[in-house]
Amino acid sequence: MSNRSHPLLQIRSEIDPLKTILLHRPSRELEQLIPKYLDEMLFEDIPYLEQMQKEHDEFALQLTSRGIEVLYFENLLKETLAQQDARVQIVNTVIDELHVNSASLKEDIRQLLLSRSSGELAQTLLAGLSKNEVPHSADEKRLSFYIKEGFPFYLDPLPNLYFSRDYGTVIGNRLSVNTMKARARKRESMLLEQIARYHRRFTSAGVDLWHHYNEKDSIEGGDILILSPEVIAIGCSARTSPEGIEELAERIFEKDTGFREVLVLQIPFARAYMHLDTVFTMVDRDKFSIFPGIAEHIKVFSIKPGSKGGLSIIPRENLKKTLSESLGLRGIQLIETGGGDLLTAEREQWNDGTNTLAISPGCVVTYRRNTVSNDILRKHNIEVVEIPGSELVRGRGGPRCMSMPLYRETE
Ligand SMILES: NC(=O)NCCC[C@H](N)C(=O)O
Repeated sequence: MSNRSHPLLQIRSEIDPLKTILLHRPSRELEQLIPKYLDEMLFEDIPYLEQMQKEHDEFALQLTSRGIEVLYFENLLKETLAQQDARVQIVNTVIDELHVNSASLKEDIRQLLLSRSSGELAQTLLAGLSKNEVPHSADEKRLSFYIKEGFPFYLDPLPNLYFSRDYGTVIGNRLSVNTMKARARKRESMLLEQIARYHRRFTSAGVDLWHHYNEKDSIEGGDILILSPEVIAIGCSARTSPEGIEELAERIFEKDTGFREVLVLQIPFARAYMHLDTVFTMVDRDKFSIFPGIAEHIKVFSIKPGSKGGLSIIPRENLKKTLSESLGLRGIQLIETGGGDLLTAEREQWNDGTNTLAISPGCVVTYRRNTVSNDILRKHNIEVVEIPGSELVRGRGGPRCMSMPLYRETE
């Protein structure tokens, strides 16, 4: 346990000094990727795990060496599973949500999971359970013993778990456990919700939730940017639905949290820009990095509390002007990644050149490989902390995607 003297959760901006962050160090779940199922698993390629872990450790080191406390998802899960009530609840939920009908098979899997130690069970819940691992009795073999051609897992692996940005978002002092769009990522938020419900670090801080993992309309954290203590931007994207945004906005406005406006930035629904933070991130009080190929395609809407208790939604014309007005700034700078050359910009955007993680105003973490975009940021007086990303990038996410800030200091 740390000597924290502040509450566990507090995020009122994208850029305030970062104090505590949740990461997941890529692990065995990446070794369950096979070419046939890459699309379903939301990957284009299979990373080299050992190298990926080195890169991730470098990322974590850049944070810890600046005094930022790093919590690891797998440790929190393991500690949660050490509590008997949590363990039974988590295994029951996993079994209820299995894509398996047979009651006897479900029971076999339940018993197998419950027989594992907390550490092994945590690994299984992340790396998945392959059909080969479920024992067959000598005289009653299942068909999966003979037929190996189909999907190899009863419990899918979670190779996207290292993108901790997406399954949870701290807004003010509460946590939104996000409803993921794709089946491949749904268990990520279920597990986060169980950690928030049972882990002493969360229970002792009395953490409340804005949103639960299994709601109807999808919303993912890569689309949520807390621009200021009053304004939140939410991307409407291939992953985040208009209904999910409205629902969250209503809940936020209902509480007296200081947030008074949600700016909706609708981006084209495409793989290369699956979330708003793949094309637009905040790097300083009045500066944003943006992928130039997208600026003219973004549609902007302002949502405020309506006079009769609902929402007032107003289409806005111009991103830059809307941002300055909403943030109460004279002007803002949109820094185009790729340095004005669209080919470079597209290549670097694909490698997450626009996906910056701010650790304090004007200081961001980025991948070293995006040399042109990093230089442009520096030319705009942004301090750039570079990390390697040859393997990490293969899951299509950068430093912001790989991190869930839990606490930022406010001035
Ligand atoms: N915020 C982000 O853009 N996260 C990256 C998520 C990448 C992951 N392979 C996915 O498709 O969900």
